[in-house]
Amino acid sequence: MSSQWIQLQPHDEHNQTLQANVHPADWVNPKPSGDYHLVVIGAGSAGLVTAAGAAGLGARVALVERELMGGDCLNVGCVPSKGVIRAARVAATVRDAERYGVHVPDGVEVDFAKAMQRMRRLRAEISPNDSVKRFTEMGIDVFLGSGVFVNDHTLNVTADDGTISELSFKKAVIASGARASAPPIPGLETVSYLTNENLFSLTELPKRFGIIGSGPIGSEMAQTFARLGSEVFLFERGRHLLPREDPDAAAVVQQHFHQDGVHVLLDAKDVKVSAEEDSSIRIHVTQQGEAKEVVVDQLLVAVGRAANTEGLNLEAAGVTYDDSGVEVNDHLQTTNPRIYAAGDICSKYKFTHAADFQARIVIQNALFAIGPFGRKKANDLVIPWATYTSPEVAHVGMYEKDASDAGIETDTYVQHLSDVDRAILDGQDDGFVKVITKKGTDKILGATIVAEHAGDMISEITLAMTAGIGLSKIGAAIHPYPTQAEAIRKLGDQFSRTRLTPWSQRTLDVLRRWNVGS
Ligand SMILES: Cc1cc2nc3c(=O)[nH]c(=O)nc-3n(C[C@H](O)[C@H](O)[C@H](O)COP(=O)(O)OP(=O)(O)OC[C@H]3O[C@@H](n4cnc5c(N)ncnc54)[C@H](O)[C@@H]3O)c2cc1C
Ligand SMILES: NC(=O)c1ccc[n+]([C@@H]2O[C@H](COP(=O)([O-])OP(=O)(O)OC[C@H]3O[C@@H](n4cnc5c(N)ncnc54)[C@H](O)[C@@H]3O)[C@@H](O)[C@H]2O)c1
Repeated sequence: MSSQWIQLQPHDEHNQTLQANVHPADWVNPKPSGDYHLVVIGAGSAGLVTAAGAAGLGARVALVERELMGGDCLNVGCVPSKGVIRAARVAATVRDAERYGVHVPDGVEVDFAKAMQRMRRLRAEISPNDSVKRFTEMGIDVFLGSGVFVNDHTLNVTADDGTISELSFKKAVIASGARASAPPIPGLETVSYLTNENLFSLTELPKRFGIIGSGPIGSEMAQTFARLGSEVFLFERGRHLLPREDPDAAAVVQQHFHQDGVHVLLDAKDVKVSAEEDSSIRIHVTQQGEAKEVVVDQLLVAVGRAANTEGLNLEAAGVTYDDSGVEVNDHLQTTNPRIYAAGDICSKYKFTHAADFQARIVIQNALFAIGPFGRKKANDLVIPWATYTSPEVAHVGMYEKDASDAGIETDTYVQHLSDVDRAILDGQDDGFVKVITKKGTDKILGATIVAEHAGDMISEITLAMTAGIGLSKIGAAIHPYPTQAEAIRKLGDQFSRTRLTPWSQRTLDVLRRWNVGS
């Protein structure tokens, strides 16, 4: 049986395995064992890391999950999306094979149902990591049910069968995450639409697929479904795709979307939807004053996230929150100093790895800091991210605009992949690496990479920023030839060339003449 919220469909062997790992139907909650050192609400990325880390360091921990252990990332987020993206990349490679001199016979087809089945199989294979069994074996008391604060030291958990467990705690962590926001799009309530919660249950490829929102979810899925064979219409109210990203990066991705056949409708205002008689969906928009209509078979709404604050009775615990989530200070403490928060519930960085590292801060601050000693700060984290379109767009640190808003003067170094041998040989030379530094120095403030594997490449720059390594040292590190990551090393060379002043040039001339004459 599926949980009350996310419905895992279809009910095949893979989803049964997943269900048995992350929300076993026959699970009986344990008897609460006295006062917990830490009660963790939510078993997504943030809650799992908090619970495992705290228990591993000797704390008595209860972990509460109302839906599926693993949260969004495992069940309806990172894992299934990247599984399907892989299938779409294979489809695009076969489609483009002719360019590389590889003849593919006519009649090649994508078997969407099989691609989705592969994703479900892999998701189920990964799921033991986040399972009730594994966390129980770590010595954690796992409670499946909805957590509700009764007061500032008690949380009640109501299990699927209505049984209530009363958990008293010394400290608690709210890691209840976020879900697709239900935007005020007129007519949305009249149609049956998809969000990330049911998208990965599809077994049939939509012939015409509408997507509202071109953030990471909308963009990744638009290209994926187009490559798998849907006719995709992507509606974005902003002026470019991925509106939070560097516009130059978005322009490269948009060019690729065009090649993949995605119909991108930017500056799409006043989106409305209505149901057609045959259960298809009509989307109405205004684009630069002109009314447009498109009819689609399925519609994905990906217009942002809403924090899971409802039903927690945060008032009883003295925890302040608003529409964007739970309020925390830099130590990830809520307005009740004994209650912390981590992950999507409190962070503008809604990524699994951000949730993971915030959880580590919470473990330290809640269990091991004494007063101000040993406390860690969330603002010290250097958080990269990547959007897994083709090419990928990865970013870390400041954008040029952030720096200019903060009054920081910068230098910008750009290395286009069209001058990087491996990217040329791979036929993937459309992207670039852009690094911004503090003016006149090699101190890296931020970087954007657009490349087929930008998500992997960004880690070199994240490491440099975390360790205080400047662009000149990156230039001095030997990178194997030919690799796309050489683009990053070349920026080090660019920086070094700026150091070549008339005085240093004259000195070099003197030294050369002394060694080999004029
Ligand atoms: C389609 C999609 C693709 C994504 N791809 C990526 C990616 O490639 N890389 C990346 O880094 N990030 C990605 N993300 C974002 C990533 O999934 C989230 O940032 C991450 O899951 C946040 O973890 P969390 O623990 O804060 O919250 P969640 O994963 O949302 O977990 C919170 C858990 O709390 C539970 N809960 C809520 N309220 C209660 C309650 N009252 N009682 C008990 N339990 C409760 C929920 O059921 C949920 O399981 C993606 C997201 C989506 C939607
Ligand atoms: N690769 C990754 O790491 C990854 C992948 C997917 C999701 N995520 C996480 O999940 C979060 C949520 O993603 P998301 O894409 O839903 O949200 P988002 O907030 O990043 O993007 C939503 C987009 O919808 C547009 N929009 C909003 N209302 C609209 C309307 N009425 N008409 C047209 N366009 C409209 C916005 O301008 C914006 O571009 C991301 O911010 C990210 O943190 C990460």
